[in-house]
Amino acid sequence: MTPVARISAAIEVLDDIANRRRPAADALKDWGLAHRFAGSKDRRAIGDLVFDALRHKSSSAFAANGEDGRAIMLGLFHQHRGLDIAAIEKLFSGERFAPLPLSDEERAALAEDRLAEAPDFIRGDYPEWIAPNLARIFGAEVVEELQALAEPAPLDLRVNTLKAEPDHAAKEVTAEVGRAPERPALSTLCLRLPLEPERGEPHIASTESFLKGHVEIQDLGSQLAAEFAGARPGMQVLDFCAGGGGKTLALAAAMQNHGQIFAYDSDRRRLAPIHDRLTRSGVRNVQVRTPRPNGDVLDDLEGRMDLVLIDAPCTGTGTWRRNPDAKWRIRPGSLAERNKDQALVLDAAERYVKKGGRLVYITCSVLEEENSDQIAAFLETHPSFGVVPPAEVVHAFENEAMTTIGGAARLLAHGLLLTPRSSGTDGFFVSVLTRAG
Ligand SMILES: C[S@@+](CC[C@H](N)C(=O)[O-])C[C@H]1O[C@@H](n2cnc3c(N)ncnc32)[C@H](O)[C@@H]1O
Repeated sequence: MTPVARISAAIEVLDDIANRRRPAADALKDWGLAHRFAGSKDRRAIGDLVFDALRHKSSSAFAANGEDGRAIMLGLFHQHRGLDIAAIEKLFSGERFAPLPLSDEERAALAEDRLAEAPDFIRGDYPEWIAPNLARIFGAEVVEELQALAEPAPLDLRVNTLKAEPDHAAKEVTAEVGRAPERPALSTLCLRLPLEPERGEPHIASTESFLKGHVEIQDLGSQLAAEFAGARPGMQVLDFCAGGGGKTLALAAAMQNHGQIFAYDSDRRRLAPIHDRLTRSGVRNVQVRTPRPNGDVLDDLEGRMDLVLIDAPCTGTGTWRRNPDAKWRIRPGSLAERNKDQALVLDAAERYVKKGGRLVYITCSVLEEENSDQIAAFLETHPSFGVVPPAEVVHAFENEAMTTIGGAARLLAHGLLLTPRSSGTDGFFVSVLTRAG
């Protein structure tokens, strides 16, 4: 397919997503099935255009003074890819498979720089209904924060210290993917591969370093959240929302395989991948507790845990960089649902914390309703728990890379918040509580 034919296809897919209110991945898949002549490179290029358009959907549409896929694509090229009108006219020529030429109105809208006057939710590319929630946490910086959350994310790897040493893993990855990973200042364990759109994402999952368990794919924010939990060798730890085990693996590495982790999730299907991941990573101190219809599989752990980690179900607003479709699909109802889940999970997990033990609550959301509000409500009904001040959580790490995070995170009353703009990570909230001894 020619580049202009790919643009026409992306417009078609964007209209399908809007008209049928369907996930981008489904619309792209159907487009591929209906256009079997398109090769894998074409499909990837069309997917990149569609996801880029979704990142910047409202600002692009506003810039072109329209709402449909065509307007979004015009605005995207002009506002976010720096093409002037003459360059856009070459792409939108109306010739074979190219989108139709620009109308006078479209040309005038693009020339006008309408965005300067646009409301925050347009300039920051987020749904209007969620604006009050985002303004609550970010205040006057909401547009900058959300613009950072609209940029593509790098691919982060965590060096698995059970099997590899960071410098060695970095060399191995360099040889395998043909470029040297960056080493973000906030962690000695993170290897970062910035996005190179022309080359596409490297297939880490098929490299030797991944298959041998030397590295795991995990956003730096998620790595740091697990580190802030403060798991140490010899501890008894319950990972209460273990899912596929991303945090479990990081906890096991921090514990150097000493002590015991119990990995639980109320959804047994979500736990399924954990077994292979534990084996690949050389983790030997995890017992997976799969839920059973009759009987509580965690009964014996009550009041015994040094650390209970709650990686809570949430709206995932902090991961909008990786999943721009999600920001347009989130509804007020889903926030309310997740809030209920979060209160429930906190309530169900606290009984396993021993006296003097830690309860660590994590979300990959930036919304106060899912973060500080949940902790404040929990503390009201659970007076034996208290918040460890976030500055103290950060300074508990003697490692210099970790202490600098104090300047790269928002230290709130009930926890700390990482964001793409402040720390170069996905958005994560971490609250550390202790139970009185
Ligand atoms: C953010 S995900 C966990 C991701 C995982 N910890 C990781 O790092 O890969 C949240 C998990 O909470 C689980 N969950 C939801 N409600 C729960 C409950 N009441 N008890 C235990 N787990 C629950 C979900 O099934 C989901 O797997």
